[in-house]
Amino acid sequence: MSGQVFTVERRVRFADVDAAGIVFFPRYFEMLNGVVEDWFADALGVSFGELHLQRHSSVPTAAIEARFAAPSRLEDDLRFSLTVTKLGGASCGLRHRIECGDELRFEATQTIVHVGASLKPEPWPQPLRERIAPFVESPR
Ligand SMILES: CC(C)(COP(=O)(O)OP(=O)(O)OC[C@H]1O[C@@H](n2cnc3c(N)ncnc32)[C@H](O)[C@@H]1OP(=O)(O)O)[C@@H](O)C(=O)NCCC(=O)NCCSC(=O)c1ccc(O)cc1
Repeated sequence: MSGQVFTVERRVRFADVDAAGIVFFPRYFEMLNGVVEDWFADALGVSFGELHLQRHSSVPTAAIEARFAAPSRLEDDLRFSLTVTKLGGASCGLRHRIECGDELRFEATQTIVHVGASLKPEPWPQPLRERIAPFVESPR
């Protein structure tokens, strides 16, 4: 896989784990949304605040498929990576991986869709499209 990779590191917090001492599975989805939020702000140049509150746009998830490969525990240092599998007209396919050291903990593919104030799909604005494009995976 080539193309740019967006990475974020995050420690597993007390509020992330359940009574079994491992990350409760919905928490991974909240963490993924945090990664997408950071990607928009830090790499695409539009914070979620600006996107939602000023542009009245948003990027709801249309589909997500996840695999929980190994448990994560309190104070594990997780590394999140995001790449783009496909940049469509209004959609964008994302690939997420979460690793701890060399161990894969979680992976997912997610489709987000750019929508306007009416919550109907709208084509990606050209400046955003240009910022997303470098993250598209190219064939090996
Ligand atoms: C996502 C939708 C707006 C898409 O509208 P539809 O009318 O179904 O889409 P269309 O058929 O016109 O297709 C539009 C594009 O989406 C793609 N699409 C639509 N559905 C799918 C699925 N299931 N898989 C893959 N791609 C899809 C489709 O291929 C089109 O791609 P392009 O050709 O690249 O443009 C609508 O299905 C919807 O509102 N679904 C519910 C969304 C939802 O509630 N998600 C969960 C919570 S949202 C959330 O957490 C959030 C996070 C961050 C935010 O900024 C906002 C919200």
